[in-house]
Amino acid sequence: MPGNNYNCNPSTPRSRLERLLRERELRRSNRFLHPIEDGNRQAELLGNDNFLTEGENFGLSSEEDFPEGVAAAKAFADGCEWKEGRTPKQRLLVVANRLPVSAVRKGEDSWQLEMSVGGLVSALLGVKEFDARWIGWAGVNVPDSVGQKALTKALAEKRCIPVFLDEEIVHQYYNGYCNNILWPLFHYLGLPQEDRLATTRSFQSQFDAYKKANQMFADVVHKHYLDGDVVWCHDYHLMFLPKCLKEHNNKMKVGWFLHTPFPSSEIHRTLPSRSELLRSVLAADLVGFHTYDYARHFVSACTRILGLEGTPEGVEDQGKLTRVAAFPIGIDSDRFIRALELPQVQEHMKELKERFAGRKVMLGVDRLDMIKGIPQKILAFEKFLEENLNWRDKVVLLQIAVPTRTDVPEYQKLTSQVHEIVGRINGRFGTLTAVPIHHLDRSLDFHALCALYAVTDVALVTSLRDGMNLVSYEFVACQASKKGVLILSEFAGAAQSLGAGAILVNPWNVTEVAASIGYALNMPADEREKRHHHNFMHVTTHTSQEWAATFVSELNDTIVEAQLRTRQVPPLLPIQVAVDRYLQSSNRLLILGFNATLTEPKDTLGRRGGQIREMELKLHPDLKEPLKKLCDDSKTTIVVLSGSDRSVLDDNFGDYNMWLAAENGMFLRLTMGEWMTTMPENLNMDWVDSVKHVFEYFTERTPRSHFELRETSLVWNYKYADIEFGRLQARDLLQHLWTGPISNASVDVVQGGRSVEVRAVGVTKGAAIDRILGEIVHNKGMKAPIDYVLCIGHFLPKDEDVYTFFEPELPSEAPPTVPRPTPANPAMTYVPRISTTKSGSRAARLKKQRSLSTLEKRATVHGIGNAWRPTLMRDKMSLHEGSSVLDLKGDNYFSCAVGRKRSSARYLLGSSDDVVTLLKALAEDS
Ligand SMILES: O=P(O)(O)OC[C@H]1O[C@H](O[C@H]2O[C@H](CO)[C@@H](O)[C@H](O)[C@H]2O)[C@H](O)[C@@H](O)[C@@H]1O
Ligand SMILES: O=c1ccn([C@@H]2O[C@H](COP(=O)(O)OP(=O)(O)O)[C@@H](O)[C@H]2O)c(=O)[nH]1
Repeated sequence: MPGNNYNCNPSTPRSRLERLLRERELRRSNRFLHPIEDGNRQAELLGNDNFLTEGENFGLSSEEDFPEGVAAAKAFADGCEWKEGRTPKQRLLVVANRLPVSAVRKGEDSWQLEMSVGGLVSALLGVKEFDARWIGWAGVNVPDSVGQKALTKALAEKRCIPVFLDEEIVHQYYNGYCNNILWPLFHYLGLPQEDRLATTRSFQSQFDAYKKANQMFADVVHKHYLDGDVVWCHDYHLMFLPKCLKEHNNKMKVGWFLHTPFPSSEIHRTLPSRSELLRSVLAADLVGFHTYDYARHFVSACTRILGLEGTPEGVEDQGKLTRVAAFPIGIDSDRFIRALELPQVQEHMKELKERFAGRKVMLGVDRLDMIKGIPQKILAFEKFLEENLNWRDKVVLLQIAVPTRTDVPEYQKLTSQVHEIVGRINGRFGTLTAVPIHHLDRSLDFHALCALYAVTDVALVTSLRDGMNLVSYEFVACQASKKGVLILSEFAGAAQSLGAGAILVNPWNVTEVAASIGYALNMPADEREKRHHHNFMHVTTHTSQEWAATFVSELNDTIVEAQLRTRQVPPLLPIQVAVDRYLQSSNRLLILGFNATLTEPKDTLGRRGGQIREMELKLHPDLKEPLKKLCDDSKTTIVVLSGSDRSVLDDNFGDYNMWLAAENGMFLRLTMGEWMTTMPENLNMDWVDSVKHVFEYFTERTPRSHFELRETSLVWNYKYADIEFGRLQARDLLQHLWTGPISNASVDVVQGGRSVEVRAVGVTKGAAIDRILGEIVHNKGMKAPIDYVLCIGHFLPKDEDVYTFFEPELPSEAPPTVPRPTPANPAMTYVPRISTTKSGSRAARLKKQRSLSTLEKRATVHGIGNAWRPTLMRDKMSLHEGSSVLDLKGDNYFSCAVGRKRSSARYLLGSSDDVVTLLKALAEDS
């Protein structure tokens, strides 16, 4: 793939892990050989930002230059930016709601840029290994084109590209859907409830604005995207973006990372647009979260709400895998450690030490957000002062509360609430000269913040929920000499990485937090050192650079992996070729599965169809006519081969002139005749009763599961049960079976996606087809060999032997030439999957061996009850002895798996709707 840094090296190691390890080694040695020059740092924006350094290779110094930059990059053709003596830099488009700078208008065409505050910005500023551009909103409404042009130019110098959102969109999308709906919900604060009706009414318009805004971000990405770029979408503001991007260009490498928690699926399922959002995110190639818990919740939501398959690697939908993993963010720790040496920071520290001499300093740094638990923190501090008189004039709490999302009413309320509490406590415990709480309603610059972190004795992070919380990391990075204590909420993502060194607290438990404050202030030096050391090691090794590099590297690898998987996937059935060959043949055999092949797709039934309608298998209404026509064609023989029992097939197909093969082919009847059995005579079914008891036991204990008792098998199905519980129960059930009822029985256990089936050994569709074929040939008194076979089904892997049954009839020549696939006609894909060289000719020899006499010897077909009749096939055959029953001319065999991605069939079809298209075409053209 052009422009893929990862693919620039032709020798791709075999396994995913090997590839990722090699990538990691390369990154490390590269960093060792080419550390970021100090010179670069001089050019940092606002004194601390390398990410925003002016573009080196593309001369990105103004908006006008940008198109030429794009052209120059295109000339590289592969999208990798090379620097002499260095490995190529991956081009990266970072797309986040907020740009790292916010714009303030100073005149008609002049702008001032200020650093944005927030963890996302802080972390991404530390990312230096990429040739990156940042696409986002500058936090300001710019209605006029003069202003837009000037701002675009100013931002281009910082490698930023603006998305212009008007006031109404910002109101509905940012203040409304993002910060009033998704933000509280993802932090377990629920959906807004104050005015339920108003909320419900405005919900739809806010969601529409959300989608519209995401599309606007996508449009800007499309404008600046070059082949091979990695597009990295960030956060809950842009959950719709992966879908918009992929719909425009399916080849785009798209990653999505969530900076907030992803809540339990039980919380997510309350969101009216829950499914749409999940599906949009799943369009990405890689989805990342801060912690394994958030990733697990996301996968759970996809399985429980969307009914998709969750695997250890991610979420699978029709064979398409979206990789899901945890990538805990970090900070640029060096930047903080180095800053402490700067004279201005030293100066700040000196001032602070003097100002608070004789008192221990406690620190809180948060955006003024309800998730940060600021009122709870202050109340805990009050309790501590209440209970510890001796500390009252010896400790001070400095609380930096950065105003945020000030247009959202909830945030306005919080501001007054915090002011009220702080005022009350200072009134209660303050003196004429000192107050216990210093509360600041504004942000600090980087140097002031570093100084504050360095002089602090105890940092207090009491988030009620927090994606990660970088303040805790920054505090640790600045504590090399003081070795202060971190009190950290167990509900912050950071608790999973800094939990060993911090004092973990439940922020809702004011008593516990107050006690922890006492413990921290009195902690002996050696314990403080040990705790600090642990956290310092973590913070300095798990940096934001490492975080971004790992994510991008995994994203690149996900693409490689997807390409490898695609190669193993059979091509789509070339319908026209299958129809043409059908028309050219004179003795055709059509073997059709029933469930999910000839039934209506589940989606069509919709939610209202429900379990009851789905469980009752019904022939797809659109198939009735074509099927009738095909059955009445004397050159065509149709067999419906199903796992269902006889009554189900009787009900659905009794009126057609065809063969019915029930219970995986163990029972057979021509619709004009009676049921007979093809079961091997010595089939042992003694195990049935004991297995039945186990199945009954688990059915009773697994709501919405059911089991079917057939004559040759038992199936326990948990398709409609809670998927995770169903899986656990299935594991338990299997254990019971293996150690008990079937430990010595000759049975096969067949595990489906959401079912467990126990069958007598040898019961498979492939084993049955041999006997069925014998009976058909005999019954029809066939004179000419079968010269066309179409075998279609949504079969379990165990039953896929029916596809391979016909495979000895391999083509001895090259497969037919079929038009190459085009975007307009992807269904015309034809990839020869069968070798036509040596094995082909061997197969051709084998073909001779599948003669009638072989079939006759195998076939033992007997009727049921009174109709039992042993058949001596040899006597009844009308074909010449030894001549072949099958003469598929190499290419007249079409095996096709429906609704599966991996199969031993030659081809695939998406769903039973495609089967309708195919059978209609066969019926109409014949
Ligand atoms: O852009 P704003 O609406 O002003 O909000 C600022 C940011 O807040 C959130 O930050 C999160 O990201 C941090 C880094 O991953 C993480 O440590 C923290 O726990 C999160 O709350 C938000 O997710 C960002 O999008 C905002 O930019
Ligand atoms: O006055 C301030 C207060 C905070 N921050 C930064 O804001 C970020 C807050 O990130 P965190 O992950 O803790 O929470 P978020 O605000 O993203 O939810 C940190 O990098 C702080 O350094 C800042 O630059 N100036």
